[in-house]
Amino acid sequence: LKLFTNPTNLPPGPPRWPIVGNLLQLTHLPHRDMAALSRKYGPLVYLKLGSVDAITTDDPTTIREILLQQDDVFASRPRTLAAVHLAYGCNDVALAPFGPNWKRMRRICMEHLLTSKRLESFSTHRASEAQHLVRDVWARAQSGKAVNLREVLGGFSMNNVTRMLVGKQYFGGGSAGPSEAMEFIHITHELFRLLGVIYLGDYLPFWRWVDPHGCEDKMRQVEKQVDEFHSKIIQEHRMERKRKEAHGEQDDDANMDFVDVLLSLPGEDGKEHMDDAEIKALIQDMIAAATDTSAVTNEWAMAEVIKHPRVLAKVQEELHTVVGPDRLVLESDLVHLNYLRCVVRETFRMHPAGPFLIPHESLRDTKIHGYDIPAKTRIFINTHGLGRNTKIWDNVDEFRPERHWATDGMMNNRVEISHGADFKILPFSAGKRKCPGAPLGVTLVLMGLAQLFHSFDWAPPEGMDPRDIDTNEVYGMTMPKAHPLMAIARPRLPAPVYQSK
Ligand code: HEM
Repeated sequence: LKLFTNPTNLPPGPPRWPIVGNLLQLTHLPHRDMAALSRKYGPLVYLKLGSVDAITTDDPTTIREILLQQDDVFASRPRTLAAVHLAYGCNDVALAPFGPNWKRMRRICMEHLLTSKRLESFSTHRASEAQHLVRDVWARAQSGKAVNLREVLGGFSMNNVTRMLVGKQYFGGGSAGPSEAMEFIHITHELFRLLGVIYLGDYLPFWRWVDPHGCEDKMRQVEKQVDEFHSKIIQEHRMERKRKEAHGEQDDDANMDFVDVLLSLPGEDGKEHMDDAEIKALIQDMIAAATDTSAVTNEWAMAEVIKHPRVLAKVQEELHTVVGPDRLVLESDLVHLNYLRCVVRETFRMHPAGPFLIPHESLRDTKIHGYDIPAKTRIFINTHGLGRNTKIWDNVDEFRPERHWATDGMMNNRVEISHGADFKILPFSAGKRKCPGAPLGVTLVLMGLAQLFHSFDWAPPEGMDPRDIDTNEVYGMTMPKAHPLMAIARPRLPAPVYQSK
């Protein structure tokens, strides 16, 4: 439905140049640039990015309008070049435009992969990864040198996710081996880097012809590597299924990883199996969506807590009461750790996993607050800006978990880690495109943190004041700390607890 061919009442925004529009006003931290524009022009800002219409907001009411009231208008995604090359031609879930393909893939996720029953079936794996995490840090702590927490937390997330997806562990004892792990890490990092780039070819058609940095070539190269990696995994799973069939072994539902599950499902239009490309797109999405988000969040939370010894002491006091010194943390403890849950909410406020939601795109012309929003407008929901919006938060640069204690996030005596009714934080988004992996994401984050704060005391590297831990970020699809977090760990539980089975 086309209401306006020539919208006259666009939302306010900064003056723009011919051809490039507002592109040159964005720096290497576009979420901060856009937040500054929101402060200047109000809750809804219009930008022209090359040939693309865009809006940005950091305001709860406007966000609710976009994600809930007008969910059916704004539930699509732009077809960026990175999405085309790195998400199997946008035939995945996360980067797919709104339509029957996205609906089908999302349904497969919800009904077969991310169900509570399926997640429950991996709880033993998660417990063993949690134990592996503690032992890993314990071993590293023996030297008294600072531990690289980015490495440790990255391994924890990656192992949890790949065990569930492809049945393998990539780091530690019985892992798949260093060369396969390195290959996997390398392509995942490269993929993330490319997905995060604001690629000018998406905004200026002529740029694609020139491509001075060879960005599209690089995307094609990574696309090929990713595809080969997934082909190998699917091939291994098929061979294992054949072997089982030959021996008359049944598929045991409780032991199936995600690739097994997808190989067992029928395809579209009565086909016996899903296409390989569909399976690869889904697996790739899960790896990308699950690994970095939880690892980045854990690193930020550790950085803020170690920076604030007062908070660390309170977290440990709670762990002492709920868990006690004689055992490691169990998943069943996590609902009782309300102060730690506040720490995670506060981490999401200050350092959301991604500085923006994945860009949404409008399907047709519409209006917000009386302003014209043309079809195919790209929506930048500024979650980083939302958490630091001075109209809704006091002392925005202060890390203070207590501010979440009595919020509307409190339900059944449990601090909820989600947006709540007031939309003042938005860790997992809302509406049709909200994160389908939120329960798993929350578990991975809480488990990693609870385990590390319970088992160890933490301090910055020798000679550094906690207050000097830096909290600069870099922009990307996710928003990691600029420098890996290094900290000294001192075991605080009786020695046998670290060795117990
Ligand atoms: C702390 C961990 C996580 C955080 C903070 C997080 C956050 C998000 C956010 C903000 C979005 C974008 C929503 C939008 O554009 O409106 C998203 C999408 C998505 N997430 Fe997560 N996520 C996490 C973990 C996971 C996990 C563990 C999985 C699956 C195993 C997952 C699967 C997805 C998928 C498939 C989408 C795309 C949904 C769609 O476009 O329909 N996420 N997530």
